[in-house]
Amino acid sequence: MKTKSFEVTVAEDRIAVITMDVPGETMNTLRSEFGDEVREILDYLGSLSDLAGVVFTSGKADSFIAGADINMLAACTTREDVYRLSRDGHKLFNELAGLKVPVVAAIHGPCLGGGLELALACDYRVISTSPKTVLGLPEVQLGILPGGGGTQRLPKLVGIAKSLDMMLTGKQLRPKQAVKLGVADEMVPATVLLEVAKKWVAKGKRRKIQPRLKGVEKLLEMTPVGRNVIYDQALKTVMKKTMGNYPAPAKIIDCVKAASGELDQGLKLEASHFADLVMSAESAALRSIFFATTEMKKETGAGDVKPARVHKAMVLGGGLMGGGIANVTAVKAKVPVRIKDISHQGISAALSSTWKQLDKKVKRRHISVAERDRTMSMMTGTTEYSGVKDVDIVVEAVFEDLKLKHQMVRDVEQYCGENTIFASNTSSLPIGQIAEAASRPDKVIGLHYFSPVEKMPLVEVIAHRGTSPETIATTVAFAKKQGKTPIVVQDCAGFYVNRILAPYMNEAANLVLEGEPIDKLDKALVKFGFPVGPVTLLDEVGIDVGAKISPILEAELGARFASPPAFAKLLADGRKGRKNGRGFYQFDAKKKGKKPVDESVYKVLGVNPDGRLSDSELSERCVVQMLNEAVRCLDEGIIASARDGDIGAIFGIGFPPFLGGPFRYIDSMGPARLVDLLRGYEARFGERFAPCERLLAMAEADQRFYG
Ligand SMILES: C[C@H](O)CC(=O)SCCNC(=O)CCNC(=O)[C@H](O)C(C)(C)COP(=O)(O)OP(=O)(O)OC[C@H]1O[C@@H](n2cnc3c(N)ncnc32)[C@H](O)[C@@H]1OP(=O)(O)O
Repeated sequence: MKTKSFEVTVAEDRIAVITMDVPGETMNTLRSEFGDEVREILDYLGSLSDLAGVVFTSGKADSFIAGADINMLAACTTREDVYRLSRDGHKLFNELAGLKVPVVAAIHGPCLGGGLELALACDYRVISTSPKTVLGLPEVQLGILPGGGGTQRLPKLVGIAKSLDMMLTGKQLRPKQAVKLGVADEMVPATVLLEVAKKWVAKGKRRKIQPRLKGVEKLLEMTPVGRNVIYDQALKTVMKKTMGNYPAPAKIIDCVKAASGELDQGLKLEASHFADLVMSAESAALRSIFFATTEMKKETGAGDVKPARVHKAMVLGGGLMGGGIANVTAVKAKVPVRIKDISHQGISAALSSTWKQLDKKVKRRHISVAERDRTMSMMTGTTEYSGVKDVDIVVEAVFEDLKLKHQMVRDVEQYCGENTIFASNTSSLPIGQIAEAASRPDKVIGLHYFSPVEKMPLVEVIAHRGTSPETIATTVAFAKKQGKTPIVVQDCAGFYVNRILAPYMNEAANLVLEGEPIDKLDKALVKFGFPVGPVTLLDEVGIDVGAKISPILEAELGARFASPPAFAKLLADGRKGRKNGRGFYQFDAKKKGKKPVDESVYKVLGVNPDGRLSDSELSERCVVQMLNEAVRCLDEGIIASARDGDIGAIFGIGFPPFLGGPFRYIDSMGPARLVDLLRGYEARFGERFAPCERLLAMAEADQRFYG
């Protein structure tokens, strides 16, 4: 039989194979409208008296089911709608689980969220060994919880601790991990997946579901006291991590607690918490990030222009940034990369950092020795421009020195091909100025990475006036292959991310100079939702780096970027931050845990830390500066859209994701409220808080950035 999205075939072995293939969609997702179709299928299966078993699989080439349709969840307008949706899903999955014959899920490709919950309702799960196959419950990343029975069925299958780990992190398991954890029963090559799944039917209905627990885990999970220890610890950890800004983790723990009781009671609780979370502002913000990044995956950065393929790349400079860029080029993009540095030491440092990273993966059995060696063979070094005639893109990551960059532009034009792109990783020099040395300025572009390159998801792609659309499209595509989310920004001092960061950091410095304790200030911003506080960030980035960028921004953008007179004093005292072990905090490698503030810094700055401001006042003063500057960037066309501005701030700075980015945050508070706050501070502290024109106009017209 066949419905719109499913086909059921029953061969001689009397095993019904249900194939899901939602027409017109790249990936299968679960929608409420399939309820009738599944009902029809279940009735049909019930009518087959000699049925031996059921295998559930996907008709898509490389994916199983990517979860419930997130658009469908976003379209729900009432809590009751969401609750009903979840309960309808429970009913269907219960019926699947309750079939008298064995039901096996045959999984190849992503099996996430509701997709895994469906698979958990089956008796067995057979998965393909393909690297495309991943299993997980990523709902927490959308600010929700598994609402299709996952919070109840997973703990029964693999135990409490492992379930909490999966659901609280949203991590995706590779095939080996899934089998090891007991989420899947067997992994086999995709070519024999169906055949092996049918063999599992012969094992008969699964009688007893019991997690494979060992040692301490077993001791803890088998008693109510032990279980409470796990729940308390999990709650403590998530509260510390989320600062209470995300409601989903605590509700996940609550549901898992209920999993040791009667199934339907637990499912009802799950549906209730699921409904609350889907309707929450935090989830709406996190869903917007999913929609934005999905949209951005398809964009070229230059309209219909097709990117050229990058077969080989070169990185100039084997330092921390250059080494990181070479790493993601070989490891993620799988593009051969030549590292050019003035010294052999620079090259070997870059190579050995990737070697260490890959070797760790080998030891953890995440990759094979052959894979490590294959990747390493893609990275080569040189101190001369040798073997670079055929590179398609060069990324320079050398000192912020215009003369040096000009020399490199000329060298690349001399030694590389006619079409080689010159991408600069500068964070402060205008790309237009770098391009002045080029005879082919259309091939010059900015490609600004964030440190550490291997981890930070954002890159800014900066086109100067003469950059060609082909260069933009090729650079954007290259960055995506490196696993990055690129935003295309205009050529202006600080581009977007550093430009909105600077006034925020300056305000933090002002607060310290007013006598606010450094650790209190940092904690206030972490409580607000940033991953680290501004002073810690400055220690990490380097006080010397801040001191170098600051005057450039002030010269280009005006007096509001003037940094407080602290940098000179700090540098004169030999404080550069982590890089030389002297900054605002103590960097004693022997000390574990939290770094204490280096109290002597207050004396250097000439302040007495006796601050009286509340946490919310501290965070507000810094954040409103960032919001105001972000609006200016949109107004000046530095970013193309509020969406790019939100993604740039979240992925580049760690702006709190649950607020959806600066623009969504302004929308939620209303531009008029932000104007009031800025006006209040302007009256007390002067011009630097003056709200920008666009904000004033929006407040006047009561407009929002998003419809
Ligand atoms: C009741 C349940 O507990 C609740 C849930 O299940 S909530 C959903 C949980 N699932 C998720 O969060 C997974 C979300 N999806 C992803 O992470 C990624 O899409 C993926 C890892 C599956 C694949 O990534 P990738 O190969 O880069 O493909 P990607 O471009 O993202 O997606 C392909 C298409 O599938 C769509 N898609 C993927 N998952 C989707 C979902 N859960 N809902 C709606 N659309 C989805 C994308 O929008 C995109 O559509 P398009 O082709 O029209 O643009």
